[in-house]
Amino acid sequence: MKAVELKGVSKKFGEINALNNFTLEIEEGEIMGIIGPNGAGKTTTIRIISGILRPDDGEVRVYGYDVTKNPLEVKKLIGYLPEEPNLYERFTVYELLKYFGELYDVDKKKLEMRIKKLLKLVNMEDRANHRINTLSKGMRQRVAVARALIHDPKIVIFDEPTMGLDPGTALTIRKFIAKLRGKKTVILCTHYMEEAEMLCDRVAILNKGKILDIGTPEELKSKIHSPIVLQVKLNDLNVLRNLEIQGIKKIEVKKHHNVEIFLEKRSVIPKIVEKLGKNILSINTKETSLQDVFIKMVGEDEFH
Ligand SMILES: Nc1ncnc2c1ncn2[C@@H]1O[C@H](COP(=O)(O)OP(=O)(O)OP(=O)(O)O)[C@@H](O)[C@H]1O
Repeated sequence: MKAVELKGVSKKFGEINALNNFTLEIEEGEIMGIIGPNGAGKTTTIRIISGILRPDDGEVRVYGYDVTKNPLEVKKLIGYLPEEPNLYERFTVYELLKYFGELYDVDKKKLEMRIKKLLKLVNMEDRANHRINTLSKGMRQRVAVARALIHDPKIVIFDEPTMGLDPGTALTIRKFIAKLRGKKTVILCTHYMEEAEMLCDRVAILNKGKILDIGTPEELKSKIHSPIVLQVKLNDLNVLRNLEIQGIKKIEVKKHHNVEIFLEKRSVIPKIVEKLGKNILSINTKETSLQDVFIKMVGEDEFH
């Protein structure tokens, strides 16, 4: 059985087609990334999956349950971390988790254990009795992650989980998501391409309410033909003057003695290395990233 199935789903807001005959299947245990520019329909998709929004058309199933017909069953199966979690400011961290646990009918004895375990997982044990309004943004986010998991859902949805967090906290959250692989089905909406590449088994690229492409990061990257670029850091840039080798398309000098050499084929690399010799401080090829795929498929958003 699929964890999530959307078939021919459409959603309009007035004249705006937020989702347009949208179809997506998510397998149990996979981390599915959803990427796309602002307004592509990512949040609309996850709100529809979690039953917060009703589609105008189409079918949405979560572990076989029709979301519109069995909203309560579906709510039990899903933990949702919204883009801007709204936490009850005057509650303590413990009170908040207890409140949501009770709301989801978590067994009383299990709930205490679960709160303890989650606080440990998100590294907030020492803040259990602190009020939400005294916490920093990163700490709130960690509490929101714990809240999303309080009822031990099969599916966890993260909408921009690391937005605005310092690099250390962002890494903690990413490592946490990585640990869910295989144990939970995860849907991750993100604007950070490295995050999607690092965490997701598959990625769907969304634009204007439609999926442009879907696949593993490797599959998506292999479809675009990026130039072969050799990145070299040189001791002395003068050595470039006698670098006349067939197969070099162009050379771009960047900051701090870094140089990018665009190649027709990889087989010229040894010749270049031989010519540059002891001047090479570091060398590597520039590999295609998910960001390249995104820009190629969706384009840059230019200011006019
Ligand atoms: N409640 C609403 N009322 C009216 N229009 C809406 C509503 N929610 C979303 N939209 C519109 O639907 C489209 C898709 O929005 P959505 O929030 O799903 O995009 P997104 O991909 O999550 O964008 P972002 O990356 O900016 O968060 C946008 O054009 C948005 O303005």
